[in-house]
Amino acid sequence: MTEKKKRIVIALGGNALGNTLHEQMLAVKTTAKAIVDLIQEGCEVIVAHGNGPQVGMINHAMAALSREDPNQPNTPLSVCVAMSQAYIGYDLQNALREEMYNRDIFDIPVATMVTQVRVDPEDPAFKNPSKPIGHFMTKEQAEYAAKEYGYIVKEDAGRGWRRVVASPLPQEIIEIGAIDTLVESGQLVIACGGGGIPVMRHGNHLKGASAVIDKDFASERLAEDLHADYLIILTAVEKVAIHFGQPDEQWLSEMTTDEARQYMAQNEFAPGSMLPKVQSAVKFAESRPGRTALITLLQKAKDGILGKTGTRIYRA
Ligand SMILES: Nc1ncnc2c1ncn2[C@@H]1O[C@H](COP(=O)(O)OP(=O)(O)O)[C@@H](O)[C@H]1O
Ligand SMILES: NC(=O)OP(=O)(O)O
Repeated sequence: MTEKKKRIVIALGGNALGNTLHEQMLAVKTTAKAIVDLIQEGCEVIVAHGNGPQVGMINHAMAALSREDPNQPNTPLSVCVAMSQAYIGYDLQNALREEMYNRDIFDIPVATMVTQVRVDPEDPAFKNPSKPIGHFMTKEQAEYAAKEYGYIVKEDAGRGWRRVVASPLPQEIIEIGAIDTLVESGQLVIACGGGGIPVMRHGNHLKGASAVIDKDFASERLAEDLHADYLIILTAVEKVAIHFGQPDEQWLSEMTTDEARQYMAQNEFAPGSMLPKVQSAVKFAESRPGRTALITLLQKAKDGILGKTGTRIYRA
């Protein structure tokens, strides 16, 4: 009897995609290698990804267009998320296809699903923009952007200034049925890009929301809905640390969900960066017995799934 494949939802972070068109084209090649490694390990993979730099860039470019042309109304953020899904999906699906062909894997089609995710119009996040998008700025550049474009700007975890937008929690993946059908038929699916296009339900109509959903939370929702065994969050650090950046920094190979909750209560994880990853990992690990989440470095995905590195989050 053949062993059932492990189903894995991967959440790709910023370093998997880069910050510019050129960086993205190069970064997706490394990203594709890490993903195809997992496929060769016998895993069934579904890919979700972020879009912070890209959606900021697209929205800013569209705003410049509408300033130049009075007939061109400003492009809603939801439409910019849709554009970012197509742009990133295009690069990622080509890189994945090419990497599989290079390894003589010809029987796994790749598909990018334009994915909408329902949010709650009453979500308090709409009143408290917190999701960093676009490029990093100096304080002076941020002040200029706030004055000139009306952007809300914030300092991002000691790394510089960024524009922030509302980031409501994902309530429902609208295209989950279509994604499930593609996955069940053996396709490699890219879905929930940029956290999904945020929409609000008005009867049968789905209305775009001015927001960017956190891809870690959307990936968790996707992993639960697809009955995945693993949620793997690939980012720029090999492990999660406590006392991060302090002299007594301690890298963790594993955490029970209870330990993770305790660390969260002690503010060990920065909001907007590591905190949503740990929150998503805990939610997934507690959603059904036997489910495990892993947070690790993109290039270490294979070692992570083999239990050699990363931070494993599980329910004791
Ligand atoms: N406790 C922590 N342990 C490890 N990394 C942390 C911690 N707190 C904050 N970080 C930072 O969070 C970053 C990952 O968040 P972020 O850059 O937003 O991820 P991504 O863009 O990959 O989704 C790490 O590269 C690290 O700089
Ligand atoms: N949508 C989102 O979470 O993007 P980043 O991962 O780039 O922040």
